[in-house]
Amino acid sequence: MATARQCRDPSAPTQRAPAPAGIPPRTVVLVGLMGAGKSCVGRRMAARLGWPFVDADDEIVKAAGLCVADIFSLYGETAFRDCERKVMARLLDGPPHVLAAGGGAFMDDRTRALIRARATSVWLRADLEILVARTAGRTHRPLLNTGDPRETLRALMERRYPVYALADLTVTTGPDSADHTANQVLAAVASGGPDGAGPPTDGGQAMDTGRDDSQDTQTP
Ligand SMILES: Nc1ncnc2c1ncn2[C@@H]1O[C@H](COP(=O)(O)OP(=O)(O)O)[C@@H](O)[C@H]1O
Ligand SMILES: O=C(O)C1=C[C@@H](OP(=O)(O)O)[C@@H](O)[C@H](O)C1
Ligand SMILES: [Mg+2]
Repeated sequence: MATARQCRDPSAPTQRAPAPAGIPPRTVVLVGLMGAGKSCVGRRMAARLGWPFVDADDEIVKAAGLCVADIFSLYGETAFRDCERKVMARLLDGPPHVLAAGGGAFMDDRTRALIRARATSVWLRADLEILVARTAGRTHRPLLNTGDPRETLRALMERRYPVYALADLTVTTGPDSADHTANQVLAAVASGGPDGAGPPTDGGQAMDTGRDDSQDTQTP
């Protein structure tokens, strides 16, 4: 049976310091584009918290008995999103864990509503160069297997970033290590945002962005 591609970074998490105090016992869902590091960073966060780590794509693959690319090619993206929604609903019903969503999950209105109701969502934001570099040479993401991956990612950024910005928290990931990003996300979750005001209920708070947050267009 086909299995999902695992995070290929061979290095185990190196930050063994205790996780910051104040992490609420609530599932943390990482959202963001392909290559942002949701799977790798999520695994490291879970290790630090001593919580389970779940990769939604892996669960979809288990449920379907097919790899993601085969689900897309045999049944289409709509069928994949339906499966993804059901799998996310099941996972979000479970005890607190770190959950790496697939890049499109938060774009689905019903999946996004579930995430916002049952978890703390964190957008791992990355620029185009980082995303291109981290997805290059990989074939398990069907959306990047046709056309120019850079152009596909650029178009997805335009369409998706205004929606990802609805996550409770935003952490920008650059050339730093995955361990560093994991620490940043944990600190953001512990403080509830840059001012420690607790996760917002309407829109998100940016953490460590250093960039222009304004996105005024939203394409479904
Ligand atoms: N600082 C970093 N943070 C996260 N991932 C990184 C980092 N540096 C390199 N990577 C690599 O980027 C690739 C994509 O990461 P992945 O977690 O699969 O992204 P996503 O799940 O968001 O699509 C992986 O091969 C990972 O090892
Ligand atoms: O952005 C997307 O629509 C997708 C992202 C992938 O997950 P990653 O973001 O973990 O690569 C995977 O769910 C599928 O290929 C579709
Ligand atoms: Mg992933």
